[in-house]
Amino acid sequence: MTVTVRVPAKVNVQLGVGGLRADGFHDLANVFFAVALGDEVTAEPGEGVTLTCTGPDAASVPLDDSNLAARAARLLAAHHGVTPNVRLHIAKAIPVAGGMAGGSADGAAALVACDALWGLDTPFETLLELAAELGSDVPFALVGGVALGRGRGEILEPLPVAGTFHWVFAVADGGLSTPAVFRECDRLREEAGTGSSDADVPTPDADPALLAALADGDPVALAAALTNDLQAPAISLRPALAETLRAGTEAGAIGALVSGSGPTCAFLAKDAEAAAAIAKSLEESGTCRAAHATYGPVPGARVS
Ligand SMILES: C[C@@](CO)(OP(=O)(O)O)[C@H](O)COP(=O)(O)OP(=O)(O)OC[C@H]1O[C@@H](n2ccc(N)nc2=O)[C@H](O)[C@@H]1O
Ligand SMILES: Nc1ncnc2c1ncn2[C@@H]1O[C@H](COP(=O)(O)OP(=O)(O)O)[C@@H](O)[C@H]1O
Repeated sequence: MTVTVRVPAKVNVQLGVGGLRADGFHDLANVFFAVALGDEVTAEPGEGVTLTCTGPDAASVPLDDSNLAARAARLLAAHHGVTPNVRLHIAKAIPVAGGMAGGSADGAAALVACDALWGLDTPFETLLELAAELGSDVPFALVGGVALGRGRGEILEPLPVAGTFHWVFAVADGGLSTPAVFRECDRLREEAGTGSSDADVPTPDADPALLAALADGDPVALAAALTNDLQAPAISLRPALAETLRAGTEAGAIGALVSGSGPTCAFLAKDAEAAAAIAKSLEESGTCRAAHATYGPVPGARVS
């Protein structure tokens, strides 16, 4: 028996970052948006947990127990008191360390795949709790669509959305570390004199104009409302990202922002044809390693 699960990458159409909490996390107003660019995780009977990975970035994916797919398999087995026996394979299309939650996606996919392979029938609410133990972005990869993440991003509220939006993702050479980008955000706030703790920074909230744009299926209004508090820190660590953003805008994107903690840049296009043209221009611009046209929203991790 082989179980195959498809799982989406995400872009954060709003990423409001609050102050640094005592536990080392930041409270967020994190509007996640799932896109069709995604990974496929297969699970087959095996002995212990083994893992293989293919795809353009496969060489930078850890294949040991630190891989989120392997951690997910062990966590699910431990929750049910069963022995984790599974051969996992990741067909990886999501850029690694790119701010598109690829590792989180594989963790969510492995939860769903192992649950089916082992016939556990775990309630969705329990899968969400296990996902939150694995990482702040993992619950959203189960839910998909568009959702507001509060707390560290794990407390999810699905949001109404109409129609399909067309995106282009420009993949950079090399990744950025998520904790390093959050630290740079704190450092820039200290430098600006505003303070960086949760006593100094107001708790962020979702922007009503952004929520209306999503509900109306209006790409021009969504483009105008895109914001990411981690964009300035990501550019501070990787100044070349400003060139990539400019190249996409010059190629006709109606909106541009860094995806999550970066360094992938996300561009909103008015339609599928414009997205294909923007991807081609970005590849020719020499400001990124590759550019992919895609669309969303799409569902979360599902057996295919
Ligand atoms: C920034 C975001 C936006 O969706 O995504 P990426 O850009 O990484 O894809 C997420 O908040 C990333 O979530 P995820 O990658 O799951 O992070 P976790 O494993 O939970 O945490 C890794 C580290 O990031 C920092 N962190 C993460 C989440 C959060 N709300 N506040 C934080 O300060 C902490 O330093 C934490 O130790
Ligand atoms: N299945 C996985 N795929 C990719 N990276 C993984 C995976 N499991 C663990 N990692 C580790 O997580 C780090 C962050 O990767 P990723 O989730 O792709 O990026 P981001 O947090 O920027 O969205 C990687 O550098 C890698 O060391």
